[in-house]
Amino acid sequence: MKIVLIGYMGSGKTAVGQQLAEVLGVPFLDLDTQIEEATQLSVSEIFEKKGEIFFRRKEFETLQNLLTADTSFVLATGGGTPCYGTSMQQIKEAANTKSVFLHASLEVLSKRLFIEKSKRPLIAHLETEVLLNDFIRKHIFERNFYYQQATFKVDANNEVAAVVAAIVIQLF
Ligand SMILES: Nc1ncnc2c1ncn2[C@@H]1O[C@H](COP(=O)(O)OP(=O)(O)OP(=O)(O)O)[C@@H](O)[C@H]1O
Ligand SMILES: O=C(O)C1=C[C@@H](O)[C@@H](O)[C@H](O)C1
Ligand SMILES: [Mg+2]
Repeated sequence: MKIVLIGYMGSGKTAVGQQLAEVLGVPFLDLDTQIEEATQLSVSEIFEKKGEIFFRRKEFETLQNLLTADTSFVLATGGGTPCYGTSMQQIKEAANTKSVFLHASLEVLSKRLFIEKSKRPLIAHLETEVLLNDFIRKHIFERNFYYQQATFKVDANNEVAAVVAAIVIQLF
């Protein structure tokens, strides 16, 4: 079984995915980390030196390779992964694969992301919490169309990632 976590930046895909994989005893994979390892660059460096389109291509290729591999895992995608090209369709059609949309409120996302926005090139330039909040609100509006196509949707507002992981486990 492949479990693919999708959702906005800061929804906890990486944090919850690690906990989930540990409890289920399957490998944890993070798409951003896989791309960083393959390119030997951080996500921020890829955006800066190679551009976003290069990153989106790598993201798509890496996702495809993982979805067609004959292994079980929990995969934390990047916040934009399902929102480009045919990626969401591929996640939906992949064999033995279920996707989970981690849904957190605008307030929770803004709070989590303001503290660590420097790691995320799409929001690193937003100086104030008000600007960040406004950006996230519009961005989520565009992206929800894709996130909503997940097999399951889970409330990811709880402040303890292990609690969210426990909610996800009940789905399987
Ligand atoms: N349920 C949670 N409770 C408290 N903090 C959380 C929770 N989930 C995630 N966090 C924290 O919020 C921050 C962002 O979480 P995380 O990196 O897991 O998000 P993400 O969905 O993987 O984002 P991205 O799409 O950018 O990779 C981290 O500091 C993480 O520890
Ligand atoms: O939401 C997004 O588009 C992104 C989220 C991160 O996980 C990284 O994949 C990158 O910073 C882009
Ligand atoms: Mg992540």
